[in-house]
Amino acid sequence: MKKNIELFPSRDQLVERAKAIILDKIEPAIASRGLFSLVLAGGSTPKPLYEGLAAEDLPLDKIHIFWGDERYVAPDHPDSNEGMARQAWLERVPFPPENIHPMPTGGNDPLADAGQYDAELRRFFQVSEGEFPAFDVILLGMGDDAHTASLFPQTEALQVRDRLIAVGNKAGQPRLTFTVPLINQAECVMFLVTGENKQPALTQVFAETADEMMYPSRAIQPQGELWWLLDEAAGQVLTENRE
Ligand SMILES: O=C(O)[C@H](O)[C@@H](O)[C@H](O)[C@H](O)COP(=O)(O)O
Repeated sequence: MKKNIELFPSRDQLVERAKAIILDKIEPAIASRGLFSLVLAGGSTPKPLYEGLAAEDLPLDKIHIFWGDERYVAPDHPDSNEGMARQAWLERVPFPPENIHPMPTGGNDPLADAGQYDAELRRFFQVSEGEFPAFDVILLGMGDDAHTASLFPQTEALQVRDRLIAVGNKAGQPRLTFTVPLINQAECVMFLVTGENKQPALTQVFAETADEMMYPSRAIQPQGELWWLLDEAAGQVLTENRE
């Protein structure tokens, strides 16, 4: 794993950097694998990134979009991660519809829908049971409780190691989420973290020892690159600790 931590004075600069890293990876991925697979996150931080990507001239027919987690609501619900990304990016440019791979949330059965997305990913990447596909880039946010994707502290989903997709749980509400081993198989995982309220969680995530079940983002240790892009409000706590 190659780990990079970068701090930015503003969210806009953080977003520019994230965009530049993604843009750099598109052509090489297409040249070696024929496509670029990008996993989107929810939350407020990635939205301007999606708006920025909407303004770029990209080889859309070779880019495939997935989601790392989803609230169990319809895409037109204000809480939908899919809905947010569609409005900010995907509806603004002529993506081939078959390149967009939202998590299914319409079945009234989160476990069955998790299994369906698991199967869709296995089909898409042609991996069999027991294997994990390697996405080119997975974007992640982090909550102030150190959760990432829908891997919340002290939940079962955080312990799943034998599936690609699990049913997460936020205060009793089901979510669909990538599992730890699926995230960790990626070529590149990029955390986008902003806001002062993230400082206590970041301190624990970067501490030498702390409980992974309490601070789920600690479990993210991909085989490829790991980027932590932080604004100063969130990240200053790390520089203070180093001094
Ligand atoms: O689903 C949720 O509970 C949240 O949306 C969450 O997963 C989000 O990604 C992080 O809390 C970071 O959010 P911000 O980017 O808005 O800080």
